[in-house]
Amino acid sequence: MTVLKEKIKKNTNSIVQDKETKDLLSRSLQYLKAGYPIHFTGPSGAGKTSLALALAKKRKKPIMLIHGNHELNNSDLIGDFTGYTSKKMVDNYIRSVYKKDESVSETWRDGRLLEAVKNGYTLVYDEFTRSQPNTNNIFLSILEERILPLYGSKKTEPFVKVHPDFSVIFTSNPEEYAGVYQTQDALLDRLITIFVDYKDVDRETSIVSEKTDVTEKQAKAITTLVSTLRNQCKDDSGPSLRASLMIAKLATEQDTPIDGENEEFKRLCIDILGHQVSRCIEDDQPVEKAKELITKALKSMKATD
Ligand SMILES: Nc1ncnc2c1ncn2[C@@H]1O[C@H](COP(=O)(O)OP(=O)(O)OP(=O)(O)O)[C@@H](O)[C@H]1O
Repeated sequence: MTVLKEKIKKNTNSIVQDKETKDLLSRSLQYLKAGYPIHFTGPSGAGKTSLALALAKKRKKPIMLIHGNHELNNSDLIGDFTGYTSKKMVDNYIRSVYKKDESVSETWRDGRLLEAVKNGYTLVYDEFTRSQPNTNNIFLSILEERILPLYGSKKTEPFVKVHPDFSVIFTSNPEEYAGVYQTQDALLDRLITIFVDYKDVDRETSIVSEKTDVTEKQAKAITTLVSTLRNQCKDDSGPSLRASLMIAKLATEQDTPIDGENEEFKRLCIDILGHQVSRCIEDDQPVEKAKELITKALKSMKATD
């Protein structure tokens, strides 16, 4: 007899709002409404960007998303001259009169921050500490004086006033992460910083079962495996919920049984978790040690169906 398993495609973009997430979102919304910018900080994969976007959505205003990076500069934020437009008019209506009128002007394109500030959007500035601190200085005037200085724009007005509906949600990884700059105290002082940590196994289980096609029991087996390995890491750089989602998604797509004894499943877990675990443990042979730890954790995993 053939058993057909119907796979229901879940909405992988939606955020699962358990009680803690709902509470955090409603508190943060209150702070934003009172005019204070929110800053979610925490380890990679803890759910900061998802939270920031869910919070921005609650404000029911257009959302502008900027990703921090070390090359981001004032031209990207405020705007830039993109070239020239020229206009030429030749008037030869009366044959004996030849009139030529020519003008050349620079073309200005508003940057993303200027657009958001002018129109009262909700700005989500993801991983803002990956931009150089002097690039982020512009936020000091926005948050304190409620103006955006128009450096380099050649406009008559030296600044634009911040629209009353404009608000910002920042996200960042802690300072010990690679590629992250230290934030100036003056900026941090103006933000409400909330630490977003990894969720416990039960919360991660409900997200994995909600977002992928695995059963709740299978989701629990996967998140327990991942959090067991994460707990053996010396810092926050261990595998996150992202790894659990990857394992769940790939195992269902490839029809691999979620079973610690199954060779295919073992291979999948080692591929997904091996590198991250090897980076977060202290050992002379981290790659081999990581495989050993994953195999051991898989052995204690219960078979699921
Ligand atoms: N509450 C949630 N509901 C649904 N999915 C979630 C939730 N929290 C996190 N996720 C999922 O977990 C993964 C990691 O989340 P996210 O990208 O928000 O983390 P992050 O903390 O911003 O990570 P990074 O610091 O690496 O950017 C994503 O696939 C996201 O969809």
